[in-house]
Amino acid sequence: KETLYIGGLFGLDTARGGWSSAGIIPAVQMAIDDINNSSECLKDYHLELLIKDSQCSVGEAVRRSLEYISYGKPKIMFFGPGCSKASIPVAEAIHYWNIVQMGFSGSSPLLSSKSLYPLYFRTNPSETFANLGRIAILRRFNWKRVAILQQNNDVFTGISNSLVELLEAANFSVIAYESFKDHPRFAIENLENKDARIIFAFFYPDQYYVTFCEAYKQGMYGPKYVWVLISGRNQANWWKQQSHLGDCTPEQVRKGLSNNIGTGELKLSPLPGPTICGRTPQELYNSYQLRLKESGYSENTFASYGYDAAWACALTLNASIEVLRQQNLTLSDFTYSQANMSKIFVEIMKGISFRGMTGQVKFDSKHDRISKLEVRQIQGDTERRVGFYDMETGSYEDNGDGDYLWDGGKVPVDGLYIVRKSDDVHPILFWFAFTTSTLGVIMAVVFLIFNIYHQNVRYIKMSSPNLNNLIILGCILVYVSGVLFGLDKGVYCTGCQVEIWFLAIGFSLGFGAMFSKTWRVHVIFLKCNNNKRVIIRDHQLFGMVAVLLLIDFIILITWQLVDPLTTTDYNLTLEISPDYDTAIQRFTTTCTSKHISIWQAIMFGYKGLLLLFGAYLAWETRKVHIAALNDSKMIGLSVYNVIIPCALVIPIVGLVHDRPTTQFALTSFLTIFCTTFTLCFVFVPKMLFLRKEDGNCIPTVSGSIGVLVTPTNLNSPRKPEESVKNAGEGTES
Ligand SMILES: NCCCC(=O)O
Repeated sequence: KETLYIGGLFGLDTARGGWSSAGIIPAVQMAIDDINNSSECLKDYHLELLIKDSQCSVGEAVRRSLEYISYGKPKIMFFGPGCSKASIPVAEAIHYWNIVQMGFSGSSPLLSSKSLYPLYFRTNPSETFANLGRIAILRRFNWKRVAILQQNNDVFTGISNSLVELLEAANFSVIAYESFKDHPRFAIENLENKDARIIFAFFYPDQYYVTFCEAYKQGMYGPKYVWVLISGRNQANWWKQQSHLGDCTPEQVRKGLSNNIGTGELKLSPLPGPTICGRTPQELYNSYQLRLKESGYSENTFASYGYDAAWACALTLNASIEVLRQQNLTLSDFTYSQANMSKIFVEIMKGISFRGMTGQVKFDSKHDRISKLEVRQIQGDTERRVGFYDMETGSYEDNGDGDYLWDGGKVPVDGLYIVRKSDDVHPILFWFAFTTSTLGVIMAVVFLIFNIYHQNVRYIKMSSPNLNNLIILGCILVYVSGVLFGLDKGVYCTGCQVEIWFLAIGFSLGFGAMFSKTWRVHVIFLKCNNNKRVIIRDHQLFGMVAVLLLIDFIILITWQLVDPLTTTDYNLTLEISPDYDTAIQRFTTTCTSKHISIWQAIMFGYKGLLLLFGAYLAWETRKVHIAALNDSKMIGLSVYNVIIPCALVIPIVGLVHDRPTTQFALTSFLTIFCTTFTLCFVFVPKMLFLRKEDGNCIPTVSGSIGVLVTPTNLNSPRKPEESVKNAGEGTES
C-alpha cells in the first residue's frame, strides 16, 4: 500500500491562551484506523496522520505548516488546526501550495469566505448558523434587546459582526457591544450601565472564569440576566476546575453565570442506524472514550466532527482515484504544484454525502457543514439539552432532556419594560376650570349684551362702550385660552399654538383697551395742569389697541414661521418595580418649540413692559375723578388686578413645569381671577348705576371725549355735568 500523508495541526499546548483541540486527536486517529481497515475506502493506500502542535496560535500554526510543506513527503491534505484563530492564516496561505484543508472545529464565520480560503472545508457548522440558532432562541423568549461581550480577536469579532448583521436585519436591537483584550472589568461595567440583560458572550474558555467572576463582583447576576454562551467549548463544571484563573470562589463564579443558555454543535448524530464505518454513533463514541483514556487528553465536543472530517477526506481521495486515473495520475503523484489535483478534490468534496458520527455529512456552497444545533443550559452543575435548532429548515423546537430553568422562577425580560403614562391635569381640576371659565364666558356675553343694548344711554356712552366691548372680547379669549392650556396635548395635538394666540390677543384686547382708557385719563390729567383743552377720540384708543395687536401678530407669526410650536412629551418621574422588570414613566405633553425660552422672553418682556406702563398710569391717575370718563377708577383697579397676580404667579408657573396639575391650577387661577374681576369691576357698577338711576341724565358724549380740566376739579368729587366742559365729537360745548 502506498502511504498518503495528512498534515494534522492541533492545539495541544494552550498555556498562552486559546482553545485546546487535543481531545479530538483520538477520534481522528480512530477514523484513520477505520479507514485503513476498510476494504472499500482507499484499499490500495495507507493513510497516515501526522501531528504538529499549532498551539491555537497564528505564529505556531504558520510555522508548523511551513515545516510540513518544506520537509518530508508531500502532505496530500491538511487537517485542522483546531481553533479558528490558527486556521485562518493557514487557510489563507496553503491554497498557494494547492493543499486542501479540512477543519473540524474552527467555527469562525470568516472561514466561510471562499475568495480568501478557497480550499478550506469543515465538518463543523460555522457560527453564522449558530447565530441563526441564537436568534431563534431570542424569538422563543421574545427578547428584543441584546448586548454582546466578546474577547478581542478576529474569531469572535467575526462571530459578533455576523450576529449584529443578522440581528439588525431581523429588527433586534443591540444595545451594547463591548469587547475586551485582557480583562472584562470595564466591558462588564459598561454593559451594566446600559442595562444589558441578555448578553451574548463570545470568548475562549480561559476567559470564562475571570468573566463570570467579574460579573459576580459587579452584581451582574441573578434573575435579571441571561448569558448566551457558545456551548460545548469548555469542560463540564469548568468553574470547579479553574479557580487559579481568578480571585473568586467557584461558587461565586457559578453565581455570576446565573441564568445561561448556549448553542452548541450536536455531539452525536440523532439519526438511527450505522455510520459509514458500520458502527453506530454511540458505539463510535464508546470507542472514542477508550482511546481518550489511553491518550490522557480531555474530552472534546468536536471529537465526532474530527472523526467525520477524516472520513470526508478519505472518501474524497477515494472518489478521486478514478478521475485521476483517467488523467494517468494516482494519488501518489500529488505534489504542491498539482493545482489540477486539488481542483478535483474540491469538486468531489463539494458533492460528497455520507452518514457520519455527527449525522449526514455534506457541505454547502461555502464548504460549510449544514447540521442541527443543540440548545443547552447549565442547570446547577449539569449541562442539559433544552432545545434543537435545525439549520436546514431554520426551525427551533423545545426538545431536550429537560425544561428551561430560570433563577427567580420566571423567564427573564430583556430590559426594563417601561409603560408610559400621561400625567395630565387632574380631571376634577380641569372640569372645575372649564365650568368656571364657561360661566365666566356666559357672564362676559351678558355684559356684552348689556353694553350693546345700552350703548346709547348717556352713562354707558361716556364710558366708551366700544372699548368696553374690546375688554369683553379680550376676556372671553383669555377664558378660552385658560381652558385650552389644560387640554390633553396628546389628543389635542394639532395647533397647540392656538392657546398662546388666544392668550396673547385676548390680553392685548382686554388689557390694551383698559390701558388706553387709563392713558386717556392720564393725558387729561397732565394737560389739565396747563389749562389746555384735550380732545382724545375713541378711534385713537382703538388705534393704540391695534398697534398692540400688530406687535402680537408680528411676534406670533415670526415665532410660528421660524420656530413652530409643536407638542412634545416631557418625561417626569420614573417609578421602577422592585424586580426591575417594569417601570412607569410619567410624562406630560407640552406645547413647545426649539427656542421656546427666547420666544417666552420676548412675549413676557413685551407684555411685562405693557403691564408696568399700565401700572404706572393707574398709579398716576389713582386720585383722578373725571365724571365724563366715569369708569376710570374701576379701570385703574382692574389694571392692578391684572398686574399683581401676574407678577406673583407667573414666576411660580415657570417653576412647576413638571407638575401639570399645579401649573394648570395656577394658570387657570390667573386667567379666571383676572378676567372675572376685570369684567366685574368694569361692568357691575354700570349695571348697578343704571338700575338705580336714569343713565340719560348724564351729559352725552358721542364717540369721543373732549375735556377741559382745571386743577381745581381734580381730587374733588363733582357732578359729572360740572366736570365735562366739552363733549361730542371733540367740539367744545
Ligand atoms: N469552535 C471551537 C473553537 C473555537 C474557534 O473556532 O476557534
